[in-house]
Amino acid sequence: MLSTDTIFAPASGFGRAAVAVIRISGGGTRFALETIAGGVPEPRRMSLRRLRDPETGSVLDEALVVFFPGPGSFTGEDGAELHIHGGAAVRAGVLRSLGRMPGCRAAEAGEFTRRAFLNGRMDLPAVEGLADLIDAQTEAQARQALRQLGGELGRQVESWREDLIGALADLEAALDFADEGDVPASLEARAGGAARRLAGEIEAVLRDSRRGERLREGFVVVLAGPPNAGKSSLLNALARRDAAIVSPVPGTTRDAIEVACDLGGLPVTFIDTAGLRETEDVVEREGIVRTRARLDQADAVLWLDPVDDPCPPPAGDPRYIHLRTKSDLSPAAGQDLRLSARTGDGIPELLDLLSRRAGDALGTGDALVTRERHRRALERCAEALRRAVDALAVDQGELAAEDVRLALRALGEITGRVDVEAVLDRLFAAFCIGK
Ligand SMILES: Nc1nc2c(ncn2[C@@H]2O[C@H](COP(=O)(O)OP(=O)(O)OP(=O)(O)O)[C@@H](O)[C@H]2O)c(=O)[nH]1
Ligand SMILES: [K+]
Ligand SMILES: [Mg+2]
Repeated sequence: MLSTDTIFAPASGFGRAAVAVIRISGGGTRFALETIAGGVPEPRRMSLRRLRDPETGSVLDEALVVFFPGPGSFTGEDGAELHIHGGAAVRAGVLRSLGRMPGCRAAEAGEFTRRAFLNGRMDLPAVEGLADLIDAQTEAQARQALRQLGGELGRQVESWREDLIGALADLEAALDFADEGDVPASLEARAGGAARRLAGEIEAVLRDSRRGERLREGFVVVLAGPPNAGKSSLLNALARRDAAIVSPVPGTTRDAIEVACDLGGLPVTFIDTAGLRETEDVVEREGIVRTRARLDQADAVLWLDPVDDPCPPPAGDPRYIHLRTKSDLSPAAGQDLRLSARTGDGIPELLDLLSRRAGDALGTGDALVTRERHRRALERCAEALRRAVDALAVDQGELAAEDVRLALRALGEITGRVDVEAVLDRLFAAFCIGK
């Protein structure tokens, strides 16, 4: 399963840059350094080296070279980084020279991290945390990813696993000594107590309103209302650029237009939509169908209607926030939230309100469960533990032991101890090359 090739890849993205980092990992790392950099530098220290094309001997670059001996390296194998000049020609020359070495090839997406996992350097939640960290667009997302990369979920799951292994040992001992009076009863009672306590702890963790998953996905705010309410104007004011066409013609917006923002460290996506009205225009009608689809996915809906032309929102949906637009047209202050895209009046208050709503929904990066995968496994674990408790209540020790085994298996899936091939392929395919 673990390829023995030595792999290399640019780790610093593509395009013109001052410095590019090329990463190498595998048993041939020392040979590669001897061949291209004239020797293996002192471990974990940057050394200035002249890189040469091994075939022609011509100088490729002056580079900073670092050698990371295994097994204490990121991948667990010997590895190296070449910090070269970031021009396309230099990079291509170094990559070409590495590619010509025997047993050396370009890495696949996520292959360095995959090796780290397979060599036991990271558990699966840490790998997922690393993927999330690379994708993180806001501070709270990065904080959550770092906690997971640091092993928060992995440690919790391991501690539950240890407790469960103890409970399983108790149950098995009780079955072995079934005819020795009080001993089995007290062992079963101890196992049952542990199963009940763990089920309770896991259920408490699951009662988090999916904050961790939602922080990864972002908070979705849909701008909706009648035509010409000023939805696109507000979107542009929030985005601070001309993201959507504004015009006095009702029915201007047809496609939903998305703008991703960072609201106080939280990822918020604003979606401008086609104004809602009865219309014979087929294109506008399709736009309205799309508006309705977006409304279904929204975490919050800004329902906009102008101060001088009211059109109230549908009642009874807590996601809706009613905003009166074009407040510059009529000075009378009512009870509604008012704003003007033209003067900026009311927009700071709106952003405050949305920050609070997003913060309540997404948390600030403190959730333990960050993926549906974790949630399903924990649900299965808690269900199996509840069944085990019920089985013990009617003296079915064998059944209880089987359910505890299932619960253990569910926990093992989270950390990557069991059944992970399918997860790995999906996860690493989403990584970038060089990670
Ligand atoms: N006075 C004033 N006019 C505004 C304000 N916001 C928008 N308008 C005007 O209202 C008209 C419609 O604005 P849009 O932003 O296109 O409205 P919309 O809701 O996106 O319209 P549709 O996409 O057609 O549904 C334009 O002429 C804007 O200049 C505002 O705050 N004050
Ligand atoms: K319009
Ligand atoms: Mg519009």
